[in-house]
Amino acid sequence: MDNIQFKISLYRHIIVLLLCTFCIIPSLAQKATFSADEYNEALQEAHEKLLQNKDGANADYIPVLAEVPSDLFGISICTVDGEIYDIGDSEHRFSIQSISKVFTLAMVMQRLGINAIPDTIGVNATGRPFNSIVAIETQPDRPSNSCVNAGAIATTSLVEGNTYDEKWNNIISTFSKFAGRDLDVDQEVYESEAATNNRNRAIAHLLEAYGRMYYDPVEATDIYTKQCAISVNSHDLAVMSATLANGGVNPQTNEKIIDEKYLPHIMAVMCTAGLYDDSGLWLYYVGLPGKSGVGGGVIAVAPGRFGIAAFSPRLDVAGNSVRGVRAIIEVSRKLGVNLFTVK
Ligand SMILES: NC(=O)CC[C@H](N)C(=O)O
Repeated sequence: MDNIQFKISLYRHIIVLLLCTFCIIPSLAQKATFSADEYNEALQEAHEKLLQNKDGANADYIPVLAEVPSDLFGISICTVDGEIYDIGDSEHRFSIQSISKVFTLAMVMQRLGINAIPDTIGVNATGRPFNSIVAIETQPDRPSNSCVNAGAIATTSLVEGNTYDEKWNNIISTFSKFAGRDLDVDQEVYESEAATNNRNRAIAHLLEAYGRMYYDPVEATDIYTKQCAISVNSHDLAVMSATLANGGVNPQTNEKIIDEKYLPHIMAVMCTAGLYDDSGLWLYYVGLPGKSGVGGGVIAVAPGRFGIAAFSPRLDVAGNSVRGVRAIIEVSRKLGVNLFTVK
């Protein structure tokens, strides 16, 4: 091969390599990032499509939740680069409720390690409503999963701290780091639930009887109730879930809150019971780890891409926000971020 031929062949190889790197291989894989227009369009379409949806009803077993205006509807996305996209009532504050369960799980996993969670709480799906007592009676690991009440109260009982105040201060300060601002409690929601939470107290006592409660059951239930009453908006929740999507580093403050190695395990627990007895249905349509709360919030994590949160108070029979779930289905479909997509 003379010098000219060698050079031509070399250039050909370089061109093929460049095409593969920048055109062919990326087009085969899912897109890692989206433009501002793509995010805004996905949010607008979902919001518009669901605005007229009036299905479901506010939670009323916590009396003040029944009084939240049912028509509120907001959606927010926070990318792993810290960009925020909001639509609708994204500034309206509501109680975090069960979405808090993900973040206390993160705290306890950080404290005790990956293997302690199956041993002390459990990671299996319950296939039962979030406040099921039958699940405790029938499942060998009792609390079963941090995403349902029994597992969540057990998880809160394992938060670092020797006293009520130490545990609570740890929770509120870590949640604030996840959100990137100082969060506080909606006192009215807390008092309303604390006055009516006999069922959760019963769950905590039952777990104690099975040796699966790791702190005083009455105090653990009260701390759990307070953590559920932390006041957030969809914007905050998008940042909190983006922190999970970003490997434990808040993409707005750049603060590292949890080690990256724990994220796959937290997300696995979210997949198994994040939407309670409808977790299978959720995963079937969304293909992302998610978590809902009876305050009307829902989050989903698109690992390495973004966190999304939707809020609307009307719930379906499983206790999941009707518009919130559907909005996330729409956005995740439009952007094509289902984790089970082959290419
Ligand atoms: N699913 C939920 O959001 C339930 C949380 C609520 N605080 C309860 O324990 O009943």
